[in-house]
Amino acid sequence: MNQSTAVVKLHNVSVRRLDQLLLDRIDLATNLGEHWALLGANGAGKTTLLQVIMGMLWPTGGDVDVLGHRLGEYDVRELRKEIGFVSNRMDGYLEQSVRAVDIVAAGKYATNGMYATITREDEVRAQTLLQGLAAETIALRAYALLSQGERQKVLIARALMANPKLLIIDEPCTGLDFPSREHVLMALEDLAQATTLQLLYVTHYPDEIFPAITHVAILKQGKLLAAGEKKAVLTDDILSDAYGLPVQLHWQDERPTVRVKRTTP
Ligand SMILES: Nc1ncnc2c1ncn2[C@@H]1O[C@H](COP(=O)(O)OP(=O)(O)OP(=O)(O)O)[C@@H](O)[C@H]1O
Repeated sequence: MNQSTAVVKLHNVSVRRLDQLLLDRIDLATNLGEHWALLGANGAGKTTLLQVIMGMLWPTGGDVDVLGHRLGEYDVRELRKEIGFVSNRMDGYLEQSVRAVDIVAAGKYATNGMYATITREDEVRAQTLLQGLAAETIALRAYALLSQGERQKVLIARALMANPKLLIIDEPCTGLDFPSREHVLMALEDLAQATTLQLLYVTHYPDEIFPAITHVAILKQGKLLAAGEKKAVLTDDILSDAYGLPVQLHWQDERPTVRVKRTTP
């Protein structure tokens, strides 16, 4: 990385598809030492923004700098080695019969099916990463037999195996029951507290914003509605605007809960 502490820097970034602006002149800067959440309703543009940051989608306008590299002037394959990405969509690409620890260890090589090159050292590190996420007991179980919450932890550990500088976690709690969700969020909280890499946590739900998240960006219909320190951004007014209904926010132990505001007749 350059001298600058910027991790992601977007300047006037737009993505147009036919007559629709999927992203509309986004300016956003995240810095080392911060952990971010990206919030927005369905269709707000979150996935599109992630694709731009990972160099998978070329913006139709603006400049993108990630980890000190200007997109367009740097080999995207090299950049991808510095970014960990966790998404449910990866599930289908993984060898389901393989042990969890081997799925994690293979993250070092970013391979899906070839495990022959895994060393004893890789396996030990994979075990340690699972342990860091309170998931060491599942290490020897086949991936196919794991619950959704356990799979999320395996995917997170797998992404960490390559020592990324930025870890993007895309809606990890979708489909999880309440205890599984809380286990995943606690594991991420511990990871965020213990690491120097930057987390970018993507979700529809403000309630998932765990305490270690310091900053929040909110998208609405392709526009950046707000971005900055979480308590400045997560307000009743901004969230009501983002989701198109009146909501009320409560903070407890650095974690927000959101309720719809009902007006009494
Ligand atoms: N390749 C494409 N061509 C045209 N429109 C697209 C394309 N990809 C996405 N869109 C549209 O862009 C908008 C933003 O989509 P995007 O997937 O980025 O939103 P999102 O915030 O991730 O939504 P969700 O939370 O539902 O996953 C949506 O209206 C979507 O239909």
